[in-house]
This record gives sequence, structure tokens and C-alpha cells, in this order.
Amino acid sequence: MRNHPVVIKVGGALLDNPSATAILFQHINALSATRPVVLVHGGGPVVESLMAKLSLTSSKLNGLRITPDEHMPYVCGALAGTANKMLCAAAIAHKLTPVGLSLLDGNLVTCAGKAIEYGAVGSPAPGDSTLLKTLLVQDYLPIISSIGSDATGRLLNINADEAATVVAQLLQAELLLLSDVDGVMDATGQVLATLDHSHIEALVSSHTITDGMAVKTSAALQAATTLQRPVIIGSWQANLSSLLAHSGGTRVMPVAPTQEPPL
Ligand SMILES: Nc1ncnc2c1ncn2[C@@H]1O[C@H](COP(=O)(O)OP(=O)(O)O)[C@@H](O)[C@H]1O
Ligand SMILES: CC(=O)N[C@@H](CCC(=O)OP(=O)(O)O)C(=O)O
Repeated sequence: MRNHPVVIKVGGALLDNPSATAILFQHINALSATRPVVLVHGGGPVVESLMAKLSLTSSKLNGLRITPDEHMPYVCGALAGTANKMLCAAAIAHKLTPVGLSLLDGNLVTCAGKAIEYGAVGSPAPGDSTLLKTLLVQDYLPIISSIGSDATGRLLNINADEAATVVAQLLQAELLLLSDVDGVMDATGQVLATLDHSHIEALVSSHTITDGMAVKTSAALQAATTLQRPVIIGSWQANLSSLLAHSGGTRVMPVAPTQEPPL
């Protein structure tokens, strides 16, 4: 495989922002000339807009969507269907050749249900990288939604940041978690250049890091520690090469292997 792969995760709010989508795919187009790229995506706003049209309500617990099994057809349709195909179509419009996938395709990622109060929500673990490596060797751009399944065949809704960390582990890749903010902010709104385990704990305890960012920083710390390299949290409007060169965004630093695991 050419050079070291990069896994890029984008949040679902990107899909409401055509100019940001265009900027992102221009950057991916440039980056993929030199390095294999995999895109993992969320789609929280797409799920919420479909649920509202169906007069269904959903709530979150610790940043994760409580997902009754009877909601899974709609969540799956929104994430693996609408969100995935919108991104694939945008990639084609930017001269890339996407292949739309979910976590379960080719047994890429295995999943197991989290605590029962979350419903059909799972935790991901690395599975079989063969399909991804095959696609990357052929210069395809895999675009992966965060729908998985467990060993019994139950469909599961996976937080997309957690999904991306596992895809990065599968490929031993660099990981960029891109969102609608420039990075992780401190209590004064300044973007923090670096964050380590104890700093994350303090900012979560003081409610400076909340909601989806709490899930994201926890997933980033876990991935950084497993991969033993920093994970970058930044804006989807940023220049990806600059982010990879450590200019802008927040670098979440790994816990050293000799220390106790953080989670
Ligand atoms: N300390 C923080 N720094 C930056 N953003 C934060 C922080 N705490 C909470 N947030 C919120 O987290 C959001 C990003 O997380 P999330 O909505 O899950 O993004 P995505 O859908 O892109 O994964 C930001 O839009 C912001 O509202
Ligand atoms: C369990 C859980 O919370 N699943 C998420 C999956 C999508 C996601 O993570 O989307 P963003 O990246 O846009 O937040 C959800 O249903 O919203």
C-alpha cells in the first residue's frame, strides 16, 4: 500500500453544509494522491430529521443516542442509506471513486451491544481488514457508515467517532476526527493545541467538555493510546495537510504504554 493510510471521520452536520463538503472533498482529493484515505461518517442530524418526519422522538445518554430496536430500520436508512450515499455522490462530483460501506461489510468491524438502557447501541472492535486493504490498493475511497451488527445478527447503531477509532486500528492509520469546531476548546473558548488523559478528565469533570465532544475525546484518547500516536480533532474546513503537519486543531496525546490504561 502507498504510504501510511489516513482515516478521516466527519460528523453528520457536514451534510447540511455543501460548501464545507466541497472543501473537504477537494482536500481529500489532494491527499489521496499520496496516501490511502478512508472516510468514516456520522449523520446525527440526518437521523433526527428523519425521526421528526416520522413523528418519532429520540434522546441521548452520555452523548449516545438511545436506540430502541424498532428505530433501527430508520437509523440504518438514515446513516447507511441517505448519509452514506450523499457523501458518495459528493465524492464522485470531486473526481473520486467511492465505495459506500457499513461496519459490518466484509466483517470489517465486529460489534457487541452496550448496556441495555441504550437499546440497539453497540461498541465496535477491529474485525477483518481484507476488504478495506483490497479497496485501497485499487485506489477506491471507502466511505463507511457507523451501522454494525452483533454475533446474533442484530443491527446496532454505533457512535461514529468510536467506529472511526476502530477503523484506524484496523489499518494502523493516522486518525483525524473532523467536526464543526476548530478543535477542543477550554473554558475561555480557546482551542487547545494538545490534550492528554488527565487534562481531558479535568475538562469533562468541570463540564468544559460536554455531549458529543466528551465521546469524541474519549474515543480519541483510546485510539491514540492503542496506536501510540496522537489523534487530531479539528475542523472539516481546515487544510488536511496542515492538520496532519500539526498546524491547527487539537492533538490528543497517547497514554504511555507503561501507564495504566485510561478507560
Ligand atoms: N470543549 C469543547 N470544545 C469544542 N466543542 C465542544 C466542547 N464541549 C462540547 N462541544 C460540542 O461538541 C460538538 C462536536 O461534537 P459532536 O456534535 O458530537 O460532533 P460530530 O457530530 O461532528 O461528531 C461541538 O459542536 C460543540 O457544540
Ligand atoms: C449511538 C449513537 O449515538 N449513534 C450516532 C451515530 C451517528 C453519529 O455518530 O453521528 P455524528 O458523528 O454526526 O454525531 C447517532 O445515532 O447519532
